[in-house]
Amino acid sequence: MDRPSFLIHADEAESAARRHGVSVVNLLPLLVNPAKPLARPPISKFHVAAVGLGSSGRIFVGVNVEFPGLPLHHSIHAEQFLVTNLTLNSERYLRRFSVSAAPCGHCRQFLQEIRDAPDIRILITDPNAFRDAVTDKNDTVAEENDAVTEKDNAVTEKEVAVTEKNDAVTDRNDAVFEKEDGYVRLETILPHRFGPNDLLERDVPLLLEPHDNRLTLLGVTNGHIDSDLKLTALSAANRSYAPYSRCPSGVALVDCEGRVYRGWYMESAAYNPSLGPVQAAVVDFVANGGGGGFERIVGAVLVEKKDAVVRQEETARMLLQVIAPKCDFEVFHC
Ligand SMILES: O=c1ccn([C@H]2C[C@H](O)[C@@H](CO)O2)c(=O)[nH]1
Ligand SMILES: [Zn+2]
Repeated sequence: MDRPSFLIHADEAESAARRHGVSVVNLLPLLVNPAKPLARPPISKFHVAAVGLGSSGRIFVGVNVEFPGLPLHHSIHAEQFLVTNLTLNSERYLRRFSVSAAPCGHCRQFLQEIRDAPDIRILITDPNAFRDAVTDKNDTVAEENDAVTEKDNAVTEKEVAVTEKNDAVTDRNDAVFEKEDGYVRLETILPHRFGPNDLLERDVPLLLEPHDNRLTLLGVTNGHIDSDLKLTALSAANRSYAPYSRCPSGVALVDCEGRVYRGWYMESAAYNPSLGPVQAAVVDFVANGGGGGFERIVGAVLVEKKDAVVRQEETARMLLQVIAPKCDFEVFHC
């Protein structure tokens, strides 16, 4: 299988699936390993790829990105990259995805911002992902077996009972993981969720739903024409998902060839898994740039609210200073 690009259109997805004699749903896990080299993990050397199917039939790829010189919590997880890739392409819903390693707690939490998150189907291609859970259960069964054997080896009726119990446990394993084409529901791997419903009214648009924050730049009413970068950052801020702090923000980047990238801040109900606007713009750079390192980023604009209670300016400046030391950074308020 060729290395996939970060976005596969619906008709291409259909024809690739046909070529491989599988459905599009079963194509996703086949794309995971070929996508892993797209990851940028210079610290861990651990490549993660997530390949998701949106409601439009398009396939999206996400990979992990690490930043040497910065604390680890600035890293972008493959699942967050995937969701960011969906938002950049105005995809309305993530139906399912296949991922190389078990999604961490942060990612399971971040995914809660998508409407009907418990129904998102996930397939983990790592063959060891469910080993612990199944091994634990098998151990319990083995212990039960031993106990029965010790008690009464001769009583056939009890052996039959144990066999029945084993069957019951096997059924229970399948039920617990609700396996369907190898996919499990997100709810299965994150029960008792904390999410948007705990903090927001039900009618608030969630992460993949359209947003217009109706922000305008302050102090630019004198008719002078704004730079493209500033306007790109403003329109990014207008798509930002910040229902918890109400402090949306957006970033635009430009590389040494004049290509422009954008990304916007996305919040999590649990706060910490939120993804900053520079990270989101870096996703655009990795997914849609011409390749090459972050030092190719030569200009950046952040747009955020003046006197916002959650401000990105200092973190964005610090991040850019480390990953792209030659980058000019400007902040505009709205
Ligand atoms: O859910 C997860 C867990 C880890 N990683 C990445 C983060 C880091 O780059 C590397 C090691 O944790 O794997 C992901 O992308 N997704
Ligand atoms: Zn994660």
